[in-house]
Amino acid sequence: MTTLHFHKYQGTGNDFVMIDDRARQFDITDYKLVRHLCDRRMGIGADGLILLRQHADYDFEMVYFNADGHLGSMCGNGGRCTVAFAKQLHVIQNQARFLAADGPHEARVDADGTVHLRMQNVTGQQVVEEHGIFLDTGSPHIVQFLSPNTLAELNVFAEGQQVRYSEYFREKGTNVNFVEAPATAGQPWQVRTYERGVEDETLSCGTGVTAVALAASRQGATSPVHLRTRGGDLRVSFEAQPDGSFTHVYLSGPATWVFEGNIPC
Ligand SMILES: N[C@@H](CCC[C@H](N)C(=O)O)C(=O)O
Repeated sequence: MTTLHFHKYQGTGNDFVMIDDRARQFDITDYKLVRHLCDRRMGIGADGLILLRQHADYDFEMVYFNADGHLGSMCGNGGRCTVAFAKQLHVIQNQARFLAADGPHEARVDADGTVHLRMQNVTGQQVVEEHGIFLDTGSPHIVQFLSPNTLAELNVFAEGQQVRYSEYFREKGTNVNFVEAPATAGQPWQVRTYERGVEDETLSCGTGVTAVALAASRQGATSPVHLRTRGGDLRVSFEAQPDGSFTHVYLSGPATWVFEGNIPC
Protein backbone atom coordinates (compact mmCIF):
# COMPACT_ATOMS: atom_id res chain seq x y z
CA MET A 1 0.00 0.00 0.00
CA THR A 2 1.33 3.46 -0.90
CA THR A 3 1.04 6.12 1.79
CA LEU A 4 1.52 9.87 1.71
CA HIS A 5 3.15 11.64 4.65
CA PHE A 6 1.53 14.94 5.54
CA HIS A 7 1.57 17.68 8.17
CA LYS A 8 -1.46 19.68 9.22
CA TYR A 9 -1.10 23.42 9.93
CA GLN A 10 -3.54 26.19 10.78
CA GLY A 11 -3.27 29.97 10.66
CA THR A 12 -6.06 31.60 12.69
CA GLY A 13 -8.23 28.57 11.98
CA ASN A 14 -7.64 28.51 8.20
CA ASP A 15 -6.28 24.96 7.95
CA PHE A 16 -4.01 23.27 5.44
CA VAL A 17 -2.59 19.88 4.57
CA MET A 18 1.12 20.53 4.04
CA ILE A 19 3.29 18.20 1.99
CA ASP A 20 7.08 18.25 1.85
CA ASP A 21 7.38 17.92 -1.93
CA ARG A 22 10.92 19.22 -2.28
CA ALA A 23 11.54 16.32 -4.68
CA ARG A 24 8.60 17.51 -6.85
CA GLN A 25 6.91 14.13 -7.04
CA PHE A 26 3.30 15.13 -6.32
CA ASP A 27 1.12 15.14 -9.44
CA ILE A 28 -0.37 18.66 -9.44
CA THR A 29 -3.00 17.65 -12.00
CA ASP A 30 -4.50 15.06 -9.62
CA TYR A 31 -7.34 17.26 -8.37
CA LYS A 32 -9.32 14.23 -7.17
CA LEU A 33 -6.52 13.28 -4.75
CA VAL A 34 -6.23 16.88 -3.46
CA ARG A 35 -10.00 17.06 -2.98
CA HIS A 36 -9.95 13.70 -1.16
CA LEU A 37 -7.12 14.76 1.17
CA CYS A 38 -9.01 17.99 2.04
CA ASP A 39 -12.31 16.17 2.63
CA ARG A 40 -13.25 16.46 6.33
CA ARG A 41 -15.10 13.14 6.41
CA MET A 42 -13.28 10.89 3.94
CA GLY A 43 -9.77 12.35 4.11
CA ILE A 44 -7.61 14.49 6.43
CA GLY A 45 -9.74 17.63 6.23
CA ALA A 46 -8.59 21.14 5.38
CA ASP A 47 -9.49 24.38 3.60
CA GLY A 48 -6.58 23.79 1.23
CA LEU A 49 -3.48 21.78 0.42
CA ILE A 50 0.02 23.18 0.00
CA LEU A 51 3.14 21.66 -1.52
CA LEU A 52 6.50 22.98 -0.36
CA ARG A 53 8.80 22.54 -3.34
CA GLN A 54 12.46 23.17 -3.98
CA HIS A 55 13.21 26.09 -6.31
CA ALA A 56 16.54 27.06 -7.85
CA ASP A 57 16.13 30.82 -7.25
CA TYR A 58 14.20 30.94 -3.95
CA ASP A 59 14.30 29.25 -0.54
CA PHE A 60 11.24 27.29 -1.70
CA GLU A 61 8.12 27.43 -3.83
CA MET A 62 4.61 27.28 -2.38
CA VAL A 63 2.02 25.51 -4.55
CA TYR A 64 -1.48 26.08 -3.20
CA PHE A 65 -4.70 24.18 -3.98
CA ASN A 66 -8.17 25.04 -2.75
CA ALA A 67 -10.22 22.31 -1.04
CA ASP A 68 -12.06 21.75 -4.35
CA GLY A 69 -8.81 20.23 -5.65
CA HIS A 70 -7.87 22.99 -8.08
CA LEU A 71 -4.76 25.15 -8.09
CA GLY A 72 -5.55 28.43 -6.35
CA SER A 73 -4.15 31.94 -6.46
CA MET A 74 -2.33 33.43 -3.44
CA CYS A 75 -3.24 32.28 0.07
CA GLY A 76 -2.10 34.60 2.88
CA ASN A 77 -2.69 32.28 5.83
CA GLY A 78 -1.32 29.38 3.80
CA GLY A 79 1.76 31.46 2.99
CA ARG A 80 2.38 32.07 6.69
CA CYS A 81 1.90 28.36 7.43
CA THR A 82 4.30 27.38 4.62
CA VAL A 83 6.96 29.65 6.12
CA ALA A 84 6.48 27.96 9.52
CA PHE A 85 6.64 24.55 7.81
CA ALA A 86 9.86 25.52 5.99
CA LYS A 87 11.34 26.49 9.36
CA GLN A 88 10.27 23.15 10.87
CA LEU A 89 11.96 21.33 7.94
CA HIS A 90 15.13 23.48 8.41
CA VAL A 91 14.73 24.77 4.87
CA ILE A 92 14.97 28.29 6.36
CA GLN A 93 15.84 29.80 9.74
CA ASN A 94 13.87 32.99 10.51
CA GLN A 95 13.79 34.68 7.11
CA ALA A 96 12.40 33.46 3.82
CA ARG A 97 12.20 34.45 0.20
CA PHE A 98 9.80 32.22 -1.66
CA LEU A 99 7.74 32.00 -4.82
CA ALA A 100 3.93 31.71 -4.83
CA ALA A 101 1.25 31.89 -7.52
CA ASP A 102 1.28 35.71 -7.53
CA GLY A 103 5.08 36.09 -7.52
CA PRO A 104 7.90 36.43 -4.97
CA HIS A 105 7.28 36.96 -1.23
CA GLU A 106 9.49 37.70 1.75
CA ALA A 107 8.73 36.64 5.32
CA ARG A 108 10.14 36.79 8.83
CA VAL A 109 9.41 34.58 11.85
CA ASP A 110 9.52 36.13 15.35
CA ALA A 111 10.70 34.24 18.45
CA ASP A 112 7.04 33.80 19.51
CA GLY A 113 6.19 32.16 16.16
CA THR A 114 4.42 35.16 14.62
CA VAL A 115 4.96 35.13 10.85
CA HIS A 116 5.17 38.45 9.02
CA LEU A 117 4.46 37.88 5.33
CA ARG A 118 5.07 40.56 2.73
CA MET A 119 2.27 40.65 0.18
CA GLN A 120 2.44 42.04 -3.35
CA ASN A 121 1.76 45.75 -3.83
CA VAL A 122 -1.94 46.37 -4.37
CA THR A 123 -2.95 48.72 -7.13
CA GLY A 124 -6.29 50.34 -6.70
CA GLN A 125 -9.71 49.25 -5.67
CA GLN A 126 -12.95 49.40 -7.53
CA VAL A 127 -16.55 49.76 -6.45
CA VAL A 128 -18.60 46.94 -7.97
CA GLU A 129 -22.19 48.12 -7.84
CA GLU A 130 -24.41 46.19 -5.42
CA HIS A 131 -21.57 43.93 -4.29
CA GLY A 132 -18.99 46.13 -2.56
CA ILE A 133 -15.37 47.15 -2.99
CA PHE A 134 -13.18 44.88 -5.10
CA LEU A 135 -9.44 44.44 -4.49
CA ASP A 136 -6.90 41.91 -5.68
CA THR A 137 -4.47 41.04 -2.88
CA GLY A 138 -3.07 38.00 -4.70
CA SER A 139 -6.59 36.57 -4.73
CA PRO A 140 -9.78 38.41 -5.69
CA HIS A 141 -11.84 39.89 -2.85
CA ILE A 142 -15.08 41.78 -2.39
CA VAL A 143 -15.31 43.79 0.84
CA GLN A 144 -18.73 44.72 2.23
CA PHE A 145 -18.95 47.07 5.22
CA LEU A 146 -21.98 46.26 7.39
CA SER A 147 -24.05 48.24 9.89
CA PRO A 148 -23.10 47.89 13.59
CA ASN A 149 -24.11 44.65 15.36
CA THR A 150 -25.11 42.73 12.22
CA LEU A 151 -22.05 40.57 11.49
CA ALA A 152 -22.55 37.95 14.21
CA GLU A 153 -25.98 36.90 12.91
CA LEU A 154 -25.18 37.20 9.19
CA ASN A 155 -25.66 34.09 7.04
CA VAL A 156 -22.21 34.31 5.44
CA PHE A 157 -22.72 31.16 3.37
CA ALA A 158 -25.92 32.42 1.74
CA GLU A 159 -24.84 36.06 1.33
CA GLY A 160 -21.36 35.12 0.14
CA GLN A 161 -22.65 32.60 -2.36
CA GLN A 162 -25.00 35.20 -3.81
CA VAL A 163 -22.07 37.49 -4.65
CA ARG A 164 -19.65 34.73 -5.72
CA TYR A 165 -22.19 33.26 -8.20
CA SER A 166 -23.61 36.61 -9.31
CA GLU A 167 -23.61 37.48 -13.00
CA TYR A 168 -20.59 39.73 -12.43
CA PHE A 169 -18.35 37.13 -10.73
CA ARG A 170 -19.77 33.79 -11.88
CA GLU A 171 -16.98 32.96 -14.34
CA LYS A 172 -13.86 33.64 -12.27
CA GLY A 173 -15.42 33.78 -8.82
CA THR A 174 -14.41 35.93 -5.88
CA ASN A 175 -13.94 35.68 -2.14
CA VAL A 176 -16.40 37.77 -0.14
CA ASN A 177 -15.56 39.54 3.14
CA PHE A 178 -18.16 40.98 5.51
CA VAL A 179 -16.85 43.61 7.89
CA GLU A 180 -17.95 45.46 10.99
CA ALA A 181 -15.98 48.56 11.98
CA PRO A 182 -14.81 48.88 15.61
CA ALA A 183 -17.43 50.42 17.91
CA THR A 184 -14.69 52.22 19.83
CA ALA A 185 -11.18 53.27 18.85
CA GLY A 186 -8.52 50.65 19.54
CA GLN A 187 -10.89 47.71 19.01
CA PRO A 188 -10.35 45.33 16.05
CA TRP A 189 -12.22 45.33 12.74
CA GLN A 190 -14.33 42.16 12.68
CA VAL A 191 -14.30 40.05 9.53
CA ARG A 192 -16.05 36.94 8.26
CA THR A 193 -15.19 35.49 4.85
CA TYR A 194 -16.84 33.29 2.24
CA GLU A 195 -14.01 31.59 0.36
CA ARG A 196 -13.98 30.73 -3.30
CA GLY A 197 -12.66 27.21 -3.86
CA VAL A 198 -13.87 26.11 -0.42
CA GLU A 199 -17.31 27.48 -1.34
CA ASP A 200 -18.17 28.10 2.29
CA GLU A 201 -17.26 30.33 5.19
CA THR A 202 -13.79 29.65 6.59
CA LEU A 203 -12.58 30.73 10.05
CA SER A 204 -10.12 33.22 8.54
CA CYS A 205 -8.70 34.38 5.22
CA GLY A 206 -5.33 36.12 5.02
CA THR A 207 -5.66 37.74 1.61
CA GLY A 208 -9.20 38.63 2.75
CA VAL A 209 -8.21 40.54 5.88
CA THR A 210 -5.49 42.23 3.82
CA ALA A 211 -8.17 43.44 1.38
CA VAL A 212 -10.33 44.57 4.32
CA ALA A 213 -7.47 46.54 5.94
CA LEU A 214 -6.68 48.36 2.69
CA ALA A 215 -10.34 49.14 2.03
CA ALA A 216 -10.77 50.25 5.65
CA SER A 217 -7.89 52.70 5.27
CA ARG A 218 -10.25 54.68 3.01
CA GLN A 219 -12.58 54.86 6.02
CA GLY A 220 -9.94 56.17 8.37
CA ALA A 221 -8.17 53.00 9.55
CA THR A 222 -4.45 53.55 9.96
CA SER A 223 -1.60 51.07 9.60
CA PRO A 224 -1.20 48.63 11.32
CA VAL A 225 -4.84 47.56 11.20
CA HIS A 226 -5.97 45.02 13.82
CA LEU A 227 -8.51 42.52 12.46
CA ARG A 228 -10.48 39.84 14.29
CA THR A 229 -11.65 36.69 12.48
CA ARG A 230 -13.56 33.78 14.00
CA GLY A 231 -10.25 31.88 14.17
CA GLY A 232 -8.12 34.61 15.72
CA ASP A 233 -6.47 37.99 15.31
CA LEU A 234 -4.30 39.26 12.46
CA ARG A 235 -2.51 42.54 11.74
CA VAL A 236 -1.97 44.22 8.39
CA SER A 237 0.51 47.05 7.88
CA PHE A 238 1.02 49.04 4.69
CA GLU A 239 2.05 52.33 3.13
CA ALA A 240 -0.70 54.13 1.20
CA GLN A 241 0.70 55.90 -1.88
CA PRO A 242 -0.65 59.15 -3.39
CA ASP A 243 -1.66 57.31 -6.59
CA GLY A 244 -4.06 55.09 -4.57
CA SER A 245 -1.84 52.02 -4.50
CA PHE A 246 -0.48 50.27 -1.39
CA THR A 247 3.13 49.20 -0.92
CA HIS A 248 5.04 47.46 1.91
CA VAL A 249 1.95 45.39 2.69
CA TYR A 250 2.56 42.89 5.52
CA LEU A 251 0.19 40.25 6.94
CA SER A 252 1.17 39.17 10.47
CA GLY A 253 -0.12 36.45 12.76
CA PRO A 254 0.36 32.95 14.14
CA ALA A 255 0.95 29.80 12.08
CA THR A 256 0.63 26.60 14.07
CA TRP A 257 1.60 22.96 13.49
CA VAL A 258 -1.33 20.71 14.48
CA PHE A 259 -0.31 17.09 13.75
CA GLU A 260 1.30 14.83 11.16
CA GLY A 261 0.50 11.42 9.79
CA ASN A 262 0.33 9.06 6.86
CA ILE A 263 -2.66 8.45 4.64
CA PRO A 264 -3.13 5.69 2.06
CA CYS A 265 -3.39 7.00 -1.47
N1 LIG B 1 -7.58 31.36 2.64
C1 LIG B 1 -6.76 32.07 1.74
C2 LIG B 1 -7.41 32.60 0.52
C3 LIG B 1 -7.31 31.58 -0.53
C4 LIG B 1 -7.72 32.05 -1.86
C5 LIG B 1 -9.10 31.70 -2.18
N2 LIG B 1 -9.62 30.52 -1.67
C6 LIG B 1 -9.23 31.81 -3.69
O1 LIG B 1 -9.02 30.84 -4.41
O2 LIG B 1 -9.49 32.89 -4.14
C7 LIG B 1 -5.98 33.17 2.41
O3 LIG B 1 -5.67 33.03 3.59
O4 LIG B 1 -5.61 34.12 1.75
